[in-house]
Amino acid sequence: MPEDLRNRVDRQPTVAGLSEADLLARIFPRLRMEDSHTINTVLGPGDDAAIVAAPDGKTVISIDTQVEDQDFRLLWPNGYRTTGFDVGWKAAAQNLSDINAMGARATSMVVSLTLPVDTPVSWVEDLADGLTAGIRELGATQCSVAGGDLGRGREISVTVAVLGTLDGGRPVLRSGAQPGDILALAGTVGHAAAGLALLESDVAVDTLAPAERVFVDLQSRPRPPLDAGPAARAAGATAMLDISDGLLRDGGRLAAASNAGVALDPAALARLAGLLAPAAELLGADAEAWVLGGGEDHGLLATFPAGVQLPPGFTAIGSIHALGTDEGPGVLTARRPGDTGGWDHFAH
Ligand SMILES: Nc1ncnc2c1ncn2[C@@H]1O[C@H](COP(=O)(O)OP(=O)(O)O)[C@@H](O)[C@H]1O
Ligand SMILES: Cc1ncc(C[n+]2csc(CCOP(=O)(O)OP(=O)(O)O)c2C)c(N)n1
Ligand SMILES: [Mg+2]
Repeated sequence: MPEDLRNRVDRQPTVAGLSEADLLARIFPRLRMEDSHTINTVLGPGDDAAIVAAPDGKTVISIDTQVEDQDFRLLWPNGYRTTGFDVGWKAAAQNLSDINAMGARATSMVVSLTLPVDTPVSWVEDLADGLTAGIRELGATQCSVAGGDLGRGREISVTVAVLGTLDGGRPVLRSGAQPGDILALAGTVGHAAAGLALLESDVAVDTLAPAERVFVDLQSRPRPPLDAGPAARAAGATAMLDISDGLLRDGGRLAAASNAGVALDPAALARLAGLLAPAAELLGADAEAWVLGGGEDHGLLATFPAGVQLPPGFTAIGSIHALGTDEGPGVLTARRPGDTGGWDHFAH
């Protein structure tokens, strides 16, 4: 990575030469949250380890990493520069989403940063701001950053681990879908993929209309529906997962875990694709391929017994059926373009 890309404003102070303690002193104040957020944090950042309450004696735990040029680019082909705030927000969002997808709510996070020496200090401060803003604005009202780690490397890498609680309830697994269940979606799908396509295009970001720009913003700062996971659990959801790798791929995971068939409603797909029209028209792209193959919105895919009133935020997009004699678990769609397999880190 050329130096001027990371250190984008001339001669900005970089992390080079700062001691770990100096850098932590710049980060810690930005991780502070209101008391309601730290209610589960018995001991926060500053010691060898943090201590976090497990209100019902069980801890839900997940981890996710973003790596420069794999999960974001500092400078995209369309001219957009990914801010530290974006990366911090996305780290919060994708981790909170995994807790949401269990029907749980987050209690705390730890964050590990690997930074090249030419990273501006302000970029790192911005990342801490994005992380806390994401937690706050997405509504993780009892979650705060309890600690982390700092290290040096060739490219930026941000790993967040998140802890959560089910408040004594049962988790909603991928494996519980039953024939006859309704398949429902909360949040968006395909919007982050539209944003990725815009970022990777040569249509300058400054020329985008607001209706197009929203997709770039959603790719940069996803908005998982955090109330929807616990609400789905309370409503009796039989299976659930978050869509990070695409509706077909993640729907296929739900089908495989439940040993059932998932059928997507063509009218629902057309409606979801219609929401992407501004970006699809601009790029001459296939909106339905984004709906079927796009990850990173972190919407929830859940199944509910027929007759259950769907909780707020969910809409029906299909159904679950028993497997036919020659049918393997998978997702049926009326139309299945070849390039909608979804995201796979190693196959790409
Ligand atoms: N390196 C690893 N070691 C152990 N388990 C892993 C590893 N990577 C992924 N997993 C587990 O495999 C499952 C699928 O991972 P992943 O695709 O990252 O899930 P998600 O899309 O929900 O984040 C998860 O249960 C995760 O904990
Ligand atoms: C530079 C760049 N290339 C490609 C992508 C698209 N992309 C990266 S990871 C990913 C899938 C989701 O990430 P992952 O870490 O697999 O999340 P998880 O499934 O573990 O929740 C997608 C669609 C991107 N965001 N940035
Ligand atoms: Mg993962």
